[in-house]
Amino acid sequence: LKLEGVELIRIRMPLVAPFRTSFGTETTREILLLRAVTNGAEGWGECVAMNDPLYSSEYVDGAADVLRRFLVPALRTGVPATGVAPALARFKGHRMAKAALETAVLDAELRAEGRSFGRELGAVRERVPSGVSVGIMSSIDALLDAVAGYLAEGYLRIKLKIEPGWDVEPVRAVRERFGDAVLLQVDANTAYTVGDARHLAKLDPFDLLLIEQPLDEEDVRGHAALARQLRTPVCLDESIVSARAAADAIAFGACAIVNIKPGRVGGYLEARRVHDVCAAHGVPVWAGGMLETGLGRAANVALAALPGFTLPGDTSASGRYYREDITEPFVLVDGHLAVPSGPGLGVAPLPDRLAEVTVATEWIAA
Ligand SMILES: O=C(O)CCC(=O)N[C@@H](C(=O)O)c1ccccc1
Repeated sequence: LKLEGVELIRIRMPLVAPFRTSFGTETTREILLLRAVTNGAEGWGECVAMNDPLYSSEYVDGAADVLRRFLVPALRTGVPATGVAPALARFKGHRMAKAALETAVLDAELRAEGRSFGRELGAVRERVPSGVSVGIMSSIDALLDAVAGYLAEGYLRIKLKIEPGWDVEPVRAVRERFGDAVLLQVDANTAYTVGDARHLAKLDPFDLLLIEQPLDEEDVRGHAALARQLRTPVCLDESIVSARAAADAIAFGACAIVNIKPGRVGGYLEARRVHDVCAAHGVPVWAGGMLETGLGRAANVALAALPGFTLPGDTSASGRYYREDITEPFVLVDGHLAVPSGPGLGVAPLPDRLAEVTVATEWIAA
């Protein structure tokens, strides 16, 4: 396929409710979409970088700049989707920007060939169990109301954002109110230090599935030390930036479970390699989320259908974050989302809806 160019589409999507994590509160998501135009078909990619470099070093304006000046021009010669990462390797970092570009080229290729993302990645299921991520709330009562609502919607796993001062109490309250059968895990987004080990061990009696990324993303040794002091399995998110990083973290005993986010590791092809490395070591994985629209959500659901994804992921319904998605919405059915079966991502933006939320577009000729 010959890449003619990429359209950068900046959209603004208000969240149905503020989403608070240990690194900040989001009320509106500014998202960079990529529409790759090739001689065969067009393909879509969604960059998961946030507005501000708070989750990782990437941010929306930076992603747009590196795509405009370096990444899209690097594909001028025309490469297959499997050739995108090698063609971009000389540029350091910017994994989320690279992931969006590779996804758009892969989507175009698959649509032209009439093959689905799930089939390309090696999906073995037609629907995936959905968990939900619950932000830090203003009170325990507000938290319990939110969790009650999600359980009523059918979510099969609850993930609570935690931070110092909001950890043991919320977990205890959810266990007391909803019982021990609810699949429950916590996500600290790097908010603790290895000196907090004794405090975090207070979570052990609550039979959590895992504690996600308690320490700094670069503190592999600290996570290994912490894992030896906790009964709750340690799961890594921010630390796992590639298949190699996954192999190293597992070898050092820094994690027993891995959250796979394609944007964080540079794309869905690298995400499959992370899956394969974890599967080779018997390490369960689950699909993380970055508040994606239906475009990124479609790709994540396809990835979550691979055999090693044995834990419910943050693959929530569209309505968890957006009143109205830019694609046909993903809707929970018996706690599951259906894996799209159409060519490529299997979904595409609804033109009128996309126009409503678009704040800027820019054409970059390859
Ligand atoms: O369900 C989702 O899409 C979001 C899941 C979630 O909690 N994402 C968190 C995370 O740290 O994993 C996040 C939110 C916003 C920005 C970055 C990360």
